[in-house]
Formats: sequence, C-alpha cells, structure tokens
Amino acid sequence: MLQVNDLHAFYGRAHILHGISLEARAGEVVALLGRNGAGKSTAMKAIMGLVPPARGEVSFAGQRIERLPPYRIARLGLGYVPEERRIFTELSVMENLEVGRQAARAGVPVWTEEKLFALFPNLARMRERPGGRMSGGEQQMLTIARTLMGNPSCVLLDEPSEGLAPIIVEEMGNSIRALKGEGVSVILCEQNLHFALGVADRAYIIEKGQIRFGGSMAELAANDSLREQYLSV
Ligand SMILES: Nc1ncnc2c1ncn2[C@@H]1O[C@H](COP(=O)(O)OP(=O)(O)OP(=O)(O)O)[C@@H](O)[C@H]1O
Repeated sequence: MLQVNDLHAFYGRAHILHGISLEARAGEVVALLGRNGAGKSTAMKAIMGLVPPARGEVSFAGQRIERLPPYRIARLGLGYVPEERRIFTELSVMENLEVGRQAARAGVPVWTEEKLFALFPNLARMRERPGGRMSGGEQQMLTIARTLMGNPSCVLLDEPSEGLAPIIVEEMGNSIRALKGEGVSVILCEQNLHFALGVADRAYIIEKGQIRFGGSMAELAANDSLREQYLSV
C-alpha cells in the first residue's frame, strides 16, 4: 500500500529525516511514535510532498510518488490530516464535508455523509453548526471526516488524540478501529503510547529523524527499556 525507503528531508540546511524506511500494508493501522521534535510530522509532510524529499523513495498504490506535488498525491487516494485542524470556521459541518468530496475510486470504500455520521456520531448531531462553534475534538473529527470524503485508501493522521478530553480520545479510538474495519489503511503519529496500543497493529519509533524500532504492539508493550529510551512514558 505505502512504502517508504531511505527517506531524507531538510528544512533549509537542517537535515531532519536521516533515511527513514517504513511501510503500511492494506487495511493496517501503523503508529509512528516518538517524542516531541523526533521528526514524526516531518515524515508525514515528506510522504505527502509538502516537504520535498531530498533522497529516497515513496511508493503508494504501486506508483512512485516522491517527486509528485501534494495535490497529485492526494488524488491518488492518500489522505492527510495535519496536526493543526484546518476546518472552515464559517462553513457548516455539511459544507465542510462537501469541500472534501472526490470521485469514487475502484476497490476503495466510498464515503457518504451518512456513513461518516455513523463513524463520528457526534458530528451527526451538529450538521448545520458552523465549524467555528465546535469543540477541538469535534473539529478534529470533522477534519478526518472531510479527508474521508475524498475516498482515500490510506490516511495519514498527525496526532489524532492530541489535546482531546479522555472520553473523546476513546471515541477517536473507536472511529479509527472502524476505519480499519472498512479496509482503509491508517498511519498515525502519536506521543500517546496508550492510545497507539489500543488502535495500532504495528509501530515504528522515530528519534532524531531515524527509525529506532519497527515491530508489533505486543513487542513494544513487552520492551520496557525501548519505551523508556525513546518515548515519554
Ligand atoms: N518549518 C520548520 N523549519 C525548521 N525546522 C523545523 C520546522 N518544522 C519542524 N522543524 C524541526 O524539525 C524537527 C522535527 O520536527 P517534527 O515537527 O517533525 O517533530 P515531531 O516528532 O512531529 O514532533 P511534534 O509532535 O512536536 O510535532 C524538530 O527539530 C523541529 O524543530
């Protein structure tokens, strides 16, 4: 589905990603874990072409994408939800969703507003509400729902649980598990190991722009020293 091989990226002259390699298979939820500033967001931006990769390969749905502009990558069916929620505050929930609509893609789940409301029941109760009058958690769900309106086969979620109340974090976890149930692949950046353990099939740990671990959640849960060394727990 998505394969990253030896990816390097810079901000100006600052070398941030030092050759990361990772993959997400079809229908898999993969967590990219690491402390503040480890390079998680940059990895997602480099995959999406928002920070042009200096070296390395990214393949998505059988195609090389590391030289494509972000809008072409998105049109291939790779969705991206950045850390900062970018909803349209003046537009209603329904209108925000409409903005994300793309044509159906063969072999990929097709989303309608009603199907999304089943995934995010909170949103169903506020269809006409302007985005600016929603809580942070609701806005986060709306951003993910809008991305799904593009019928992606894989979505990159940058810290979906960040800043959310515990009950909303739980709902977010349910929604991500349901997404997987629909066959959508998910790669999520997280600092919250507990959240990742509840939703992901596999994890990578990134530190100083390098992958230090790749394995199952069970391996990670069993390895205290790994968690102490690289994660804020
Ligand atoms: N626009 C930028 N220009 C220059 N340096 C940046 C920029 N954005 C991030 N960095 C630096 O790149 C490194 C990796 O940042 P990145 O945002 O990818 O980390 P992260 O693991 O996602 O952490 P966080 O959860 O805090 O966003 C950090 O040292 C950060 O200071």
